[in-house]
Amino acid sequence: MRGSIFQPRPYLLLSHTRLRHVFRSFAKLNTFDPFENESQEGKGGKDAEAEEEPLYLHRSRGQHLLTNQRVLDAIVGKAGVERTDTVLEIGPGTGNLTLTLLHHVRHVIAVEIDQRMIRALNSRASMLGLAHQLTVISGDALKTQFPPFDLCVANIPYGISSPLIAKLLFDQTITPFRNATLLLQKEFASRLLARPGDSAFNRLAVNVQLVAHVQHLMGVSKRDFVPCPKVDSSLVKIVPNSVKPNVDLKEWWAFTRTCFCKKNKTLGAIFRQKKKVLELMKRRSMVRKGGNDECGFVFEDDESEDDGEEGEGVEVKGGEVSEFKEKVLSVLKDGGYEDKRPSKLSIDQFLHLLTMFNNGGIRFHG
Ligand SMILES: C[S@@+](CC[C@H](N)C(=O)[O-])C[C@H]1O[C@@H](n2cnc3c(N)ncnc32)[C@H](O)[C@@H]1O
Repeated sequence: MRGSIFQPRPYLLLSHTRLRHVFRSFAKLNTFDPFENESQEGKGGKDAEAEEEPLYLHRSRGQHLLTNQRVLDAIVGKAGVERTDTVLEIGPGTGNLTLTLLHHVRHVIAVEIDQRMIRALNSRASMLGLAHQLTVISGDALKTQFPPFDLCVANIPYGISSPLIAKLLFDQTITPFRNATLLLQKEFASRLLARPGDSAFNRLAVNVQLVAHVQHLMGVSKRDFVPCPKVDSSLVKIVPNSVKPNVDLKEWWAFTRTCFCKKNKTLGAIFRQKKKVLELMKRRSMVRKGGNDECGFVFEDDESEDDGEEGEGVEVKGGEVSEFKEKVLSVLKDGGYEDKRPSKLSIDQFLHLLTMFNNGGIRFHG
């Protein structure tokens, strides 16, 4: 099929011819041609079948293949891989990055959700004699238990960026690893890299930077992908801190969710809301009754603005509630945080404020 490789939503169509072109465009891998047999054997049998069977790429699964070999080499170079490394790759697709990695490391564990991609990947690895270095796990990376690995290097589906990073950094079942080099949507990467005071500084940045150092490695143009996405990308390296923060992560998680529910309001305005005061009071009585353990480590990378909520701006009256509200506000005043906006606080200031709340008997997670 010639002309546009795209079909209207929901499918993007990558023709067999185009796929062949994509595979052949790898300078380093140009000894490999998955369609070689086809040209040699003519159009009969299996190959003719393949010719008629285009590979549909699903936008909903973030199937944008990185096809610029210079960029693929740069990713592997900047990831700091060593010969003895086992690398975890999320979303290998047809294997463009995987094959580049396999030339430099001992082993790649690739987690892929799409069976058609797995077939293409396995076939390419076998044809290059690299299959013994590759383990493919079929499934959703968010639901898969990752085996131990040294590094994570991946051009991930952008739709799972937040939960995947949360999993890598906060899932206690993952064995410590050196770093994760991930290709991310440029705007998402900016939020991850934002510092206090930057307009993009939000809960995602606070939570990630509590436990890791994030570094920008390079920009990648949308033109380096097939099909071309609407957005440019950035390669970032996330290096987990060797020293774990001295904080209850579930408590921290719930606290930052509260602080960033209205990023541009002052903490005084946020904690004055009737809804927030009542929530914290409810939490206190649950803690007294033995607590509640539900807490999913899932990032909302933008604050969940809950404008128009019940009680906003309403002066809370009456005994216990107003007493509790005063207690909350006095913690903010004592720490000098009442007039501060969450987007301007450093991680240390958040940790300090949380300690002050907890010392005052105010908890955010049961
Ligand atoms: C952006 S493509 C990257 C392909 C390849 N790494 C490359 O650079 O050419 C993302 C890949 O992730 C896969 N994928 C999407 N959602 C996934 C999930 N939840 N778990 C594992 N793989 C997923 C898609 O099928 C696709 O192959």
